[in-house]
Amino acid sequence: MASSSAQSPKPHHIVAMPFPGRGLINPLLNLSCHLSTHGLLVTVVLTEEWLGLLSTSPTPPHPVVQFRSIPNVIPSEHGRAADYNGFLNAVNSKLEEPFERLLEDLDPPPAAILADTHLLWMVSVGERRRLPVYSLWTMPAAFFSLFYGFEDIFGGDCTVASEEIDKILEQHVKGLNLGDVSFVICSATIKKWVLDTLFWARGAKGVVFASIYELEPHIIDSLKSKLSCPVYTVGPCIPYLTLKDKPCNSDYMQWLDSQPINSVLYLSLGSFLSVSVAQMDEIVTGLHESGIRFLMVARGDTSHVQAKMGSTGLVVQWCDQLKVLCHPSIGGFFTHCGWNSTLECLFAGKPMLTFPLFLDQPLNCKLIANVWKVGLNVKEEIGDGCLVGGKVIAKFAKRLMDVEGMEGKEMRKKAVELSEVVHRAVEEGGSSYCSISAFVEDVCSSF
Ligand SMILES: O=c1ccn([C@@H]2O[C@H](COP(=O)(O)OP(=O)(O)O[C@H]3O[C@H](CO)[C@@H](O)[C@H](O)[C@H]3O)[C@@H](O)[C@H]2O)c(=O)[nH]1
Repeated sequence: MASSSAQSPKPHHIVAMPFPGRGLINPLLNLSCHLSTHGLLVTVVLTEEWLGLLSTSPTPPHPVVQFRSIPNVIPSEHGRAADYNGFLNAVNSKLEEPFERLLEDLDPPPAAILADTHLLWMVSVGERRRLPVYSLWTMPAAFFSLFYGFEDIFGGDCTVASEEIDKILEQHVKGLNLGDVSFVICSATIKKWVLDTLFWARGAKGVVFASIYELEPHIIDSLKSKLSCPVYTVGPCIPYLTLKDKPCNSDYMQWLDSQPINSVLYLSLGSFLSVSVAQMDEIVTGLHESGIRFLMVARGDTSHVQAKMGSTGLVVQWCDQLKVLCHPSIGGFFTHCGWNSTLECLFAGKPMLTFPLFLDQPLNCKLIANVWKVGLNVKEEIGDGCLVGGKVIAKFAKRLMDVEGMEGKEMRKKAVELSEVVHRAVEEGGSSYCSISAFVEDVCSSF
């Protein structure tokens, strides 16, 4: 008798590769899980270092996807921020060859590639291997759109007058100004990287946004008319599929269980860059002064932070962030506005205190505070690049966590409404659900 595996047809296979950084790997992994549940076989390719980091992580990826690794041909994750330009150069020049070699070994052979938009060389690999390449953008569509229209907004070499630019930026995202994008346009390397990225995205079979149509409808409609390929909005690419399966027995979850509802401010400033020691001191002093309970993620030696904040706060090196944000004791999120953190908080329906650091984060902050109105911008009065003092931090923390005040109530109401929008998008028939189905259909039709 033939075995059941011999009878069943081989599943459609897609090979996926993220940009090597936590905030870009997580969404690709989460999307891969969704693609698997929609019937695709997904192989995720990582460097050996990242495969090791994920398998020993407190929140390892869901086992529905399969992994393959390539050698550690790029600088280590530990310390990549110290020479970011060198890191980008290595990603651009060293990963292509081992990835292409690995493609030859995959069985069944893949019918398509899903790659982070920042892997500039992937479209050439696709052309050589006659494989369609789908480009995954893990930041908001508004950031893509801003730099996709770079020439229109900034002129060829940033010659447009700054007041003119501010006007155009304001139309793009309410309150966005030149200062919010200066990190990109003032660094020749970063600017080139972003523009090259979007240039290569033009060669993709489709662009997949880790966003939700309802969050950025005008931007996405406009991109659909500008891009000559299909556009998919599949977000939030966060681990909501496994949210209920995970155990809650960690110390911080037990600590949260013992706190009153809506009383704890959760603080995390992302997985990559962080603030200076002086700024972290001001944040801890401010939170301590505010008297608000808080749970803080801080890397490295945290003993001085723990000592300074007394008994109102708890410091952890890492936590299951989505689970934490969904805990009823959490009343707000002090965030650097990474796109994953932003979407996780919207999913959880909590308001945010925004403290953007670089790249898309200032734009995300404007979406949170000005467009969706589910947060307060801590840097609103001080501006970027300056030390934000403890008193300012304390004032904002109290405003955000004041659940009885008009402002706090209004933000909470909006946050709950947006959370419903996000939940609806991923339900059967919702915008992201349908977009994932359309993407899978498109991939299957390439066979
Ligand atoms: O204790 C922690 C801290 C973080 N996370 C997770 O780490 C990820 C962090 O991602 P994100 O919030 O997007 O921050 P970054 O790691 O800084 O993300 C980079 O990538 C994002 C997506 O491209 C960009 O929006 C950011 O600007 C860029 O810094 C999220 O999934 C979090 O859930 C945890 O699970 N536990």
